Amino acid sequence: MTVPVREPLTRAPEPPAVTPGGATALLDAYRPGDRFLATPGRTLLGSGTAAEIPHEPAVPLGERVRRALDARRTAGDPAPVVLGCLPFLPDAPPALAVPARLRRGPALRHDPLTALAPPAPAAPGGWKLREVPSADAYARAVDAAVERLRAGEFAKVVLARTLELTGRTAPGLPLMLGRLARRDPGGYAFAVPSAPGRTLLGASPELLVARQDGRLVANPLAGSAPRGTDLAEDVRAAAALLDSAKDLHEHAVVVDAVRAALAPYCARIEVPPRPTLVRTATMWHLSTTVTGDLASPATTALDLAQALHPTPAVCGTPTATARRVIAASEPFDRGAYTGMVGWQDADGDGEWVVTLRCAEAEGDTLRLFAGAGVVAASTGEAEAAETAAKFRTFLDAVGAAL
Ligand SMILES: C=C(O[C@@H]1C=C(C(=O)O)C=C[C@H]1O)C(=O)O
Repeated sequence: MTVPVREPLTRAPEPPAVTPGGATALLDAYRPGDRFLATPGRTLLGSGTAAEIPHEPAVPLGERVRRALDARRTAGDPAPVVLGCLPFLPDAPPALAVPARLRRGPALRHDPLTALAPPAPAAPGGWKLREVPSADAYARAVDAAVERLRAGEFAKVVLARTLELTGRTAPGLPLMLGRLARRDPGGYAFAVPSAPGRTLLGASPELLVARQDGRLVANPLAGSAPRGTDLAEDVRAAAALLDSAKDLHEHAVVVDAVRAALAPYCARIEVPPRPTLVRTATMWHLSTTVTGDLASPATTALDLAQALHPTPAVCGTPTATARRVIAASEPFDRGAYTGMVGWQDADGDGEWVVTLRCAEAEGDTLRLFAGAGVVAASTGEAEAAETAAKFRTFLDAVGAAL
């Protein structure tokens, strides 16, 4: 078995910088209200708002983004970039803007300072935890979905739950972001305003799609196992995941949908026959890296992201049925969770990341989200355990535990 360390999915045009602080300076400069995104290829920090993408459902989103970028270019910005997040539900308002000031840095994983010990938890202890729904109620919802899956009503649905953390003091967003980003520097860390008074922050392992110079990369993940607590157990967990018929099926459903969504835009598309593994600090995931050459230079990163969203990694198959099951089973609004967070420039290049391992911060409350793919071979108990393990990404960043 080979266990690859994550390789860069997209590269910044400049060679990897080794300047200590090249990326961590941007991470450390983040302040609430800013827009921060670190990917395996670059680090972006936007402050202020030059233009917001309006909520105007009658005009396609891609067109609204193009207009905003063109207007900024005409106003004298030589390389405007739109940065922010889009919600799970397609008709909910976008939270995208062209920042007034954009600082660009190399990838966090190339910055020698990233490896330094992460700062202490933002507010150790003192959190009140409330599960919505409870782990038991979630497991029952999963078991109910499994019965319908076994009856052949649909093939897959992703069901999520939330964990509300209330602190005695307002959460320190910069400290939380610093911990999230330093813990998984090969992934995608973000902190962006998601709605008035709300900040979305997290560390996702999953690239929805990136486009650069006519090439695209997508990295669907599906099929997961918690990391082991010692090396032997960790290796066993990884090997079992690569060999699990249930997880391989769950993964194949997603890869087939990604291929079908991207193929019409591609002159060439390459999908490896078998998944490999990606690891975060808390989870193992089955992973497939899909690459392609665009058939038309007019296709933007956002066009591709919208064609893909929502993949069965976050929604299900068929999509319309899965959406209905989610709406009927989940007693909360997903908001930005399982939407996308990313950037795009005026050439249509960009990176869009699946919004996972995240929380929305509002006042003194953090709402954490985690979900798991449910197929006919799933059990409520196992998916409740998987979502508990996924919560750990964020809980570790704030010094709390379930
Ligand atoms: C829905 C989540 O994760 C998604 C579901 C996965 C799975 O079911 O194995 C794996 C990665 C993500 O595509 C989440 O982290 O909340």
